[in-house]
Amino acid sequence: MTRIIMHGCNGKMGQVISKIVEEDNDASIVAGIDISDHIDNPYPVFTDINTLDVEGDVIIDFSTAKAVPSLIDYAKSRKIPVVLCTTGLNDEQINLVNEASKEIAILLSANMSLGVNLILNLVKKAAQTLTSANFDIEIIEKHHNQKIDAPSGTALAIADSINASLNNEYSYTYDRSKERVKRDSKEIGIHAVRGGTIVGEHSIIFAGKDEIVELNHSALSKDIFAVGAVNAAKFLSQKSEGMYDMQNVIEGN
Ligand SMILES: NC(=O)C1=CN([C@@H]2O[C@H](COP(=O)(O)OP(=O)(O)OC[C@H]3O[C@@H](n4cnc5c(N)ncnc54)[C@H](OP(=O)(O)O)[C@@H]3O)[C@@H](O)[C@H]2O)C=CC1
Ligand SMILES: O=C(O)C1=N[C@H](C(=O)O)C[C@H](O)C1
Repeated sequence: MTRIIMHGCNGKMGQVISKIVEEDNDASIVAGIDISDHIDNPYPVFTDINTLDVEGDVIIDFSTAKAVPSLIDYAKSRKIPVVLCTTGLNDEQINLVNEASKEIAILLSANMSLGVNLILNLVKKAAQTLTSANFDIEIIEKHHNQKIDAPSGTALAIADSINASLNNEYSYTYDRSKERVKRDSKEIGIHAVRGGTIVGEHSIIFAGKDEIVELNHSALSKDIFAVGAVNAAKFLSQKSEGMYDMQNVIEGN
C-alpha cells in the first residue's frame, strides 16, 4: 500500500486524484495540504506544510510554483520522494529541485499522460528528418481559462525535446507582434490559447515547402494526468535520491 500525501489537495487535480485513489486498493491518501480548506476530504488537511505530522511514503504535488520551495524543504527534511507536477517553475525553483534530487527522489514532469510522453519521443525523429529539409516548427497549446502559466509546461517540454535533438541550436519565439521581421529558420514558435474548460491540447506543426506534418494530443479529461501521477507515486516511493521522469515510469526503470 503506497501512502500518498497530496499537496494542493483542494485544487482541480488534487480532487481528481482523491477520487481515483479511493478506488485503488494499492494506494491511499493519508493527508492533504492546501492553503484553501473549503472541501470536506476523507483525510486530514493541513494548511501549513510545516504542521503536517502524518507519515507518508510519497508526496504528489499539483499546486502552484510559489509553493514549491517550502514543499521541497519539507520533503528533504523528512526524506520523502516527490512527484512534482506543478508547471510554471522559474529557473531558481528548477535549480532548487535539481539540488534537492541529490538528497531525495524527485520525478518532475509537466505532463503525466501516456500520450504526451510518447509525443516527447516522436517529435525528436520528426524534427531531425524535417528540419534537414528546411521545415519550420511551431507549437500551439490550448487550455482552460483558469490556467495561470503560459505557455504550458508541456509546450516547453516538447520544445526542449525537439531542441535537444537538434543540438540545442533553436531559440523560442512567444510573440511576433513586436518586430516586423521574417521568422528565423532556427526558431520554434510557441503560442498559448486560453478559454472555457479546454482540458489541454498540444499541436506540433512542421511546415515545409508544399507539405505540413502535424502531431496532436488532446486530453479529454483530467483523469489521464491523475492516473499517471498515481502510477508515478507508486514507482517513486521505492526509489532512492535522483531525478526521474515519466519515461522511467513507463519503462519501469
Ligand atoms: N503535470 C501534469 O500532468 C499536470 C500539471 N498541472 C499543473 O498542476 C498545477 C495545479 O493545477 P490545478 O489543479 O488545475 O490548479 P488549481 O489552482 O485548481 O489547484 C492548485 C491548488 O493548490 C493550492 N495552493 C496554492 N498555494 C498553495 C500552497 N502554498 N500550499 C498548498 N497548496 C496551495 C490552491 O489554492 P488556491 O486555489 O486557494 O490558490 C489550489 O487549491 C498547475 O501548475 C498545472 O499547470 C495540471 C494538470 C496536469
Ligand atoms: O494547467 C493544466 O490544466 C495543465 N497543465 C499542464 C501544462 O502546463 O502543460 C499539463 C496539462 O496540459 C494540463
